[in-house]
Amino acid sequence: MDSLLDQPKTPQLYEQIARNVSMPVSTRSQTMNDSNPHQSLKKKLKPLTLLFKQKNLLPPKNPSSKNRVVARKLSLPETEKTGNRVTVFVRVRPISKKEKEAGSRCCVRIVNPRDVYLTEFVNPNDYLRLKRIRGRHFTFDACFPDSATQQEVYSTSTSELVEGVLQGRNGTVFCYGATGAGKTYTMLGTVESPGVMVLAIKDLFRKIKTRSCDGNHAVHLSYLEVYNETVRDLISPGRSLVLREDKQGIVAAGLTQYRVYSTDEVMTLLQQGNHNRTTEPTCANETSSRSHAVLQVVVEYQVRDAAMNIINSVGKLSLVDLAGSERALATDQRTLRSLEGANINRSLLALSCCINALVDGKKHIPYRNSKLTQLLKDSLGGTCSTVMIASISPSNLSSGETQNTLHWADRAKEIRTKANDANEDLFPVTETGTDQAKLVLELQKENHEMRMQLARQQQKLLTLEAQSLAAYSCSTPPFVSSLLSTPPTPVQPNEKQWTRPSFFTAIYLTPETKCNGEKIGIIVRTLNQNVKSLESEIERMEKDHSLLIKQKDDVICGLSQKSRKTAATTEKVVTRSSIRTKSARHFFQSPLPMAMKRSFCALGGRKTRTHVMSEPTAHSSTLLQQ
Ligand SMILES: Nc1ncnc2c1ncn2[C@@H]1O[C@H](COP(=O)(O)OP(=O)(O)OP(=O)(O)O)[C@@H](O)[C@H]1O
Repeated sequence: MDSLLDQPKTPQLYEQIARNVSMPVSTRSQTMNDSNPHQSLKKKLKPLTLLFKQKNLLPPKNPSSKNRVVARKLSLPETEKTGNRVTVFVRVRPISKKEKEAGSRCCVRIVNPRDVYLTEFVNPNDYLRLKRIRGRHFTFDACFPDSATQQEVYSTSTSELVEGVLQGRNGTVFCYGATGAGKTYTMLGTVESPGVMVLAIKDLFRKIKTRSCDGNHAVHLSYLEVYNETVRDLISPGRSLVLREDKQGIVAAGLTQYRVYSTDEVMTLLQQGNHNRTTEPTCANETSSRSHAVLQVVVEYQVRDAAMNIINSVGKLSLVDLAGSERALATDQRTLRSLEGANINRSLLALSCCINALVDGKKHIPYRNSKLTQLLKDSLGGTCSTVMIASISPSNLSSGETQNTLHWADRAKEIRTKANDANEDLFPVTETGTDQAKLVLELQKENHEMRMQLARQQQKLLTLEAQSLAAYSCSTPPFVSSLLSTPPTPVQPNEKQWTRPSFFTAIYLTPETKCNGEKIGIIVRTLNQNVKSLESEIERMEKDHSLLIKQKDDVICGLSQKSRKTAATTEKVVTRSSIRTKSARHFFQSPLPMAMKRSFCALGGRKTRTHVMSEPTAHSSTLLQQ
């Protein structure tokens, strides 16, 4: 073997060494039966260890970093990164004082950042198998030794998920393991070394703060527990809650959602919730969690894309601290604890059934078998990125539970959730505050132009009135005659012609119409009426204008409150065309004379009013024929 190692390293050589070492290739457990298992195993592992050393995969052997695997970002293959496989991590807790006192030995060995070996020591009284040792090897996305810090665990397992939540995706972290294996320590931690829940929320708020410069975000939090198959609100405890399924997935009806603004606020609520959580001392754990706890954080925020559309994105992070699977003997028998234990085991069994069904690709997944699986439905089979942290004890006294945990963790690795696309709603609102300000300015300008136009028309009317008075005393003046006798521009059939009508084309006179003072007086009166109507219309438009300014203020206010509904309503309300159409419709439906409406069209000159222009000028003709 040594000679093999002296040779230059080629892929063939690696293969040969691997064959010699008989390293299990599958992650399934491998039993090694050997007459002298320790020696044999050592001998087989020696060349591999040397190779690891050469490739810098093993940590340096110094006392401070003994048995320590540096938690680092996993360099998973690209396909694994992009896929939605449930990522599984294993964490070994330090051996406890109680276990040491009971003379337990360490049966878990983490040889590299991804592989864990479980040694099953044979009972010294089992003479038949005394010389046999059983070893099992599992590969996970990362394995954390007892020396791994909370921060290392968080950044390797969960930080990426938090990033996804901020991009509008759903993410779940759940911790699985036997009672006393370190689940609550990993998820919640202590005041001195906070766990994944606390670190995730801190990270979430830190990231939101740097990204959401205009405060367009909302964070809601809820915290519930499943105890003896009943769901309870941990922050506002009361009656048990009913699980319902709606479009957003499984929701606990009546669960309080708290809007939180800072990490401190979250910490207070978490503490309050943990205070209400059911924990009892058992033989296995002094502070054993007797319930499954689910902390859910919903992050909603609005951002603008390149086209200035509002994107409303909602991400949900679920952090689950499961109650520990346990043997009745490990806790207490025939007490309330054993009833709790039975329920815990029942829900964990339901969880393992779901995992099995998902891995086997079955059509029916029995989520409804327990409240826990109902709650985890989205995380296991929905659109969610899911992380499982399996907590294990290093003690050989718990090797059965450890093996069980590793087995289920290994199974969970094969679960694939659905594509976890961002939950985004797009609001194509192009009018920002500045856009609306521009619109107001534009309308003001238009208003001013219309006023000027009106003044000019009034001036013309005055001139006309003066001329009509003059005409009353003498015969038809050539100027008025020529003006009044101008026929309308003939429009060919099928010819779509849009001519901007002048104010006077609304009342035109045929050459046959005899111009006399009386008729001109009628025309002048009609025109005066028209001017009055126009003035009142302009007044109304001014009111519209001030209403628009008010609405603009409302919109800006609404946007700052980030209400989706307000934004949508605002969009409708402030859309320029709707206001114009509304005011135009109102105007054209009013009982004003048609001539006046035509005059108004002449001022506005909008194509939307073409149909009015094409109507016969019956009213004015009748007037003139009188
Ligand atoms: N990584 C660790 N480092 C130091 N102490 C740990 C670690 N993991 C667990 N412990 C300690 O082990 C004990 C049991 O841990 P914990 O309560 O988290 O177990 P658990 O799996 O949540 O148990 P249960 O399911 O009964 O609630 C605690 O005293 C805890 O402080």
